[in-house]
Amino acid sequence: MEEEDECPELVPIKEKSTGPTAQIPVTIITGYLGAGKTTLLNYILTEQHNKRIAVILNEFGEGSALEKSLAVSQAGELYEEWLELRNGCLCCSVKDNGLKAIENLMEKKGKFDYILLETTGLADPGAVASMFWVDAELGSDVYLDGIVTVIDAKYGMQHLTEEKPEGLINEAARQIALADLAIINKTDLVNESEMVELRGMVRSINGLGKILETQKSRVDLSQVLDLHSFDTKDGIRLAEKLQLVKTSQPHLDKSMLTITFEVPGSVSEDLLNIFIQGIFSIQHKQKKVMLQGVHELYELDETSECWADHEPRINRLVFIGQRPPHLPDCPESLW
Ligand SMILES: Nc1nc2c(ncn2[C@@H]2O[C@H](COP(=O)(O)OP(=O)(O)OP(=O)(O)O)[C@@H](O)[C@H]2O)c(=O)[nH]1
Ligand SMILES: [Zn+2]
Repeated sequence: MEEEDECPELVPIKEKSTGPTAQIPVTIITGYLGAGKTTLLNYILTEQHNKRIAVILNEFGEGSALEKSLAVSQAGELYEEWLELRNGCLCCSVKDNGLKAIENLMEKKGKFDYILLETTGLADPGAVASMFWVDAELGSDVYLDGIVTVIDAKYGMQHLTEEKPEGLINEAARQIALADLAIINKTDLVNESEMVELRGMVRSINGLGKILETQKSRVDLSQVLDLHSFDTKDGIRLAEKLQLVKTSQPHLDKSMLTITFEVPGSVSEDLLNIFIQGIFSIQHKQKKVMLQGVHELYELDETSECWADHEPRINRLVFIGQRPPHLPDCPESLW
């Protein structure tokens, strides 16, 4: 009889040993756009942990070269790989590229002993997690330690209750459903009754995972790393968890897409009063400025990097948003 091909073989988790053959734990950090994933990643890298951590980040256009330099400068020796996610469909590319990124990292095996993988805000962590399960070769090198979902205290409820077109998944809910640890971040932006409501909502979506509340994603690292969420003896197994994924639509909201704009020159700071994200060259400022926006909130962070004398000053904007209805389904062909 033909096997149901939706049900891949479970890769057995080997006994953990020491030395170069030991499997490397991977923690998936997910969460909706702007929730605080990169903040958590940077926090982990700068805390005391006696680990050599490699990171895999999404690449949203060239802009994340900045995020990269932030992570690297803060952590000293660091091995990083990038998920190339430019314009186009987010959920399709994340799995293939995630696999490639981990394989690339594995060529530097022995130089690190932990991997943190930050997904895009719109990724289905189930799709990323399942690559540990279906790829036997990968399964012998690494194991999935846990899925950590960062939730925006201020906008989380809005993301969770957003009506999606029929048949589409609410990514924010999926990310929480799959979490081994849910971190409700940005508690400084909400009052206690909003927290109670959101906490209740998170608990109703995920009855088993641990829930923590943070500001600036500052969390006790022992609560995040080495969770061993999928070890057979304790807790839910990955296979069971991914049932959630299997029974639902393979694709996330195709009405979302990303578009990168590049504009040479310098801009007036006063004119930046809109929801945007990117790197800017601001008049009279020596350093590159990073702009991050979530809904109507945004921040301008002066970075440590100066514009070089000969470097063309280019403003780069990455928009992530609703696809106009007249665009066809698969954006890859458009760019
Ligand atoms: N007020 C407040 N802002 C925060 C907190 N944590 C993070 N931020 C800010 O929220 C913004 C988004 O944080 P990131 O860590 O980049 O979020 P992200 O989830 O990595 O975002 P994407 O990768 O773009 O999806 C940044 O400007 C952070 O400085 C917090 O606890 N309180
Ligand atoms: Zn897709």
